[in-house]
Amino acid sequence: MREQVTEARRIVVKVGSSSLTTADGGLDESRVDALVEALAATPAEVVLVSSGAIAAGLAPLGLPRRPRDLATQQAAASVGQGLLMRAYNDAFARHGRVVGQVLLTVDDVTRRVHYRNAYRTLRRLLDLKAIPIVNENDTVATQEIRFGDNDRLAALVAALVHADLLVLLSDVDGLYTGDPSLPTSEPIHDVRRFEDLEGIDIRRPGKAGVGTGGMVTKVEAARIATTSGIPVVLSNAPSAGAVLGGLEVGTLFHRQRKRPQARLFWLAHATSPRGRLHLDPGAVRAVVGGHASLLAAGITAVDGRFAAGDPVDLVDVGGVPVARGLVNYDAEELPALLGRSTNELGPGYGREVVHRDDLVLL
Ligand SMILES: Nc1ncnc2c1ncn2[C@@H]1O[C@H](COP(=O)(O)OP(=O)(O)O)[C@@H](O)[C@H]1O
Ligand SMILES: N[C@@H](CCC(=O)OP(=O)(O)O)C(=O)O
Repeated sequence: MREQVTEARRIVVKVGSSSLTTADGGLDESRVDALVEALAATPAEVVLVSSGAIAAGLAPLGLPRRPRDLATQQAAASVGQGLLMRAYNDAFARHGRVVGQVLLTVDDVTRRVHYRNAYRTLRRLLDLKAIPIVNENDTVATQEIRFGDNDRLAALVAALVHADLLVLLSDVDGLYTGDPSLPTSEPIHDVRRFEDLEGIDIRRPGKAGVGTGGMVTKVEAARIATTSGIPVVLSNAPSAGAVLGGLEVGTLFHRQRKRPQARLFWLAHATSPRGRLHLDPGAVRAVVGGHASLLAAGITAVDGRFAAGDPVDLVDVGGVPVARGLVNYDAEELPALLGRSTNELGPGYGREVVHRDDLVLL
């Protein structure tokens, strides 16, 4: 059993186009149903990042294969995204679950102001027990500002929502030492250090499939997530139930020790705080000495007007800033929570006020 999986409370699952569509370009509803069954069975909160809009739009538009030009890809995505959501909506409804569509651009997960909006919507959907279904906003993205692949988008979404695990589901049952169709290629069960992958062939497949990034973007996504402290499992879509059940299938990328320094540097130096949280001495010790997340129980007062995702200063009893962090609540929400333990607060308020990964000591 993998404790990285069985102990995860929030999981981002990314599924590729090739796992959802038929070879001739159409949505394969039986594969959607099988995936949804596995996702609905997990007790963790799930954010689904789903590709497949372009692929699902091909058959209805009479397009024989994935178009090369951006405008036709966008037209296909526009048709396919609705079909994809309909399929997910119907499949999750059979398990009594509600879904919400979240279309993101690169800016939404990298720029501060947008990042905050995306975070807030995703968080609220999860609080309301809905399943957010994320895709790139293909119809408005231009070549320059496009991710083009959902693997890295999924890794950034995992960091955005502080997921405990990222699961990448593809048409291959894990990472191999080379092209998986060659008999000489061997499966890799664990990746502890990315340096160990130096001799591995992760080039894009030559076949004209519906997927985009191949293994290159998956390994890159695994690097982004694991260096943000989030372990990653890569496996094939039919194994989703086994992966989420904690079975040792596919490839596990272990979390890396390195901290996301660039982001914290930005937080400490390039932001101005929108408010102040006054900490009691115990909370100062926990945050500064113990590198713990800040909980509502340790806050005595709040100043300023800020929204969830904004930078705030954490100050000690003398009003001296000891740390800066990104707050998880709006200013108006906090007064009712102060000094109360996580257990008392009940569902929807179990989150840290500032997560340890979003804190930098001053
Ligand atoms: N070293 C490797 N290990 C595993 N798969 C690889 C490797 N190198 C290339 N691939 C290819 O990457 C493909 C998955 O990428 P892609 O088609 O983009 O999937 P998806 O649509 O799920 O995002 C696999 O089908 C496999 O052929
Ligand atoms: N946003 C595109 C997906 C692009 C993409 O990353 O595809 P894939 O390599 O199959 O995960 C779509 O929905 O078609």
